[in-house]
Amino acid sequence: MPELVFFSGTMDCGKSTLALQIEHNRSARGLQGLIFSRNDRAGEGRLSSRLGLVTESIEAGEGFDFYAHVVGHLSAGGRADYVICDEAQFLTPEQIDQLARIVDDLELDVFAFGITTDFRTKLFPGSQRLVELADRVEVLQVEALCWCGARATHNARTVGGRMVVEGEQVVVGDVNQPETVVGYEVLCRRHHRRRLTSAAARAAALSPDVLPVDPVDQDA
Ligand SMILES: Nc1ncnc2c1ncn2[C@@H]1O[C@H](COP(=O)(O)OP(=O)(O)O)[C@@H](O)[C@H]1O
Ligand SMILES: Cc1cn([C@H]2C[C@H](O)[C@@H](COP(=O)(O)O)O2)c(=O)[nH]c1=O
Repeated sequence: MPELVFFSGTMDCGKSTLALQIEHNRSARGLQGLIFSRNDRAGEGRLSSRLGLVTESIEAGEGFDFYAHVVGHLSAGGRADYVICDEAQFLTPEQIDQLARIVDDLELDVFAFGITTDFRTKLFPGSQRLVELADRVEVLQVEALCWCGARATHNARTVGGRMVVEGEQVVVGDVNQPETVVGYEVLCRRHHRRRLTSAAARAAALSPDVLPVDPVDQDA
């Protein structure tokens, strides 16, 4: 049975790498996929991984109709055995419905990749719809880690090096950026709640106020 699978995780956990591996393994066996992405950091019409791999993709902008595109492709004599869609968090709920229809009516596997929540820990509308509709939600096995060593489950946005919790939902960007640009850092929930990024934790560790001497302990 064809499936709609949502591969989900934080930023920088290997989603695009997995998308490229699925594409590689299937095309190596003679299958042909349609590859879509939206707002990839490498630019329009690209699906890129931090490991340096990149492939061409069809840019799925806001008004793009996935179902109509695939039907048009097949009607024109094109072949499609499966569909890959990266940065699926940026898609509209209607576009996710179109992906589900590709699975049900055209009987193609659809593999969607994306982060679930934004920098405020709120669901992206596209990811919400994927959680609602997907046959399977797969959390990636290679865990991204918070600076404390715990599993990273949340995405933080930094502006001028400081974590922010207000702003536009969509700002294309990357982890490990200089303080001068908007950046992202993956954190465990505990440190996301406390707004404690690695830089803030380093600063706190250097501050004399961090470990106040407890007078009770001193007397003990
Ligand atoms: N220099 C490196 N050596 C080994 N692995 C790396 C290196 N740089 C990045 N990675 C791996 O690539 C992952 C990011 O992959 P990517 O597909 O770009 O993530 P995502 O699409 O989830 O944001 C990192 O979590 C890490 O496992
Ligand atoms: C948390 C968060 C992220 N984004 C953007 C930043 C990146 O361009 C992508 C995620 O890409 P990745 O391949 O998973 O690293 O999403 C955003 O626009 N808003 C956010 O809140």
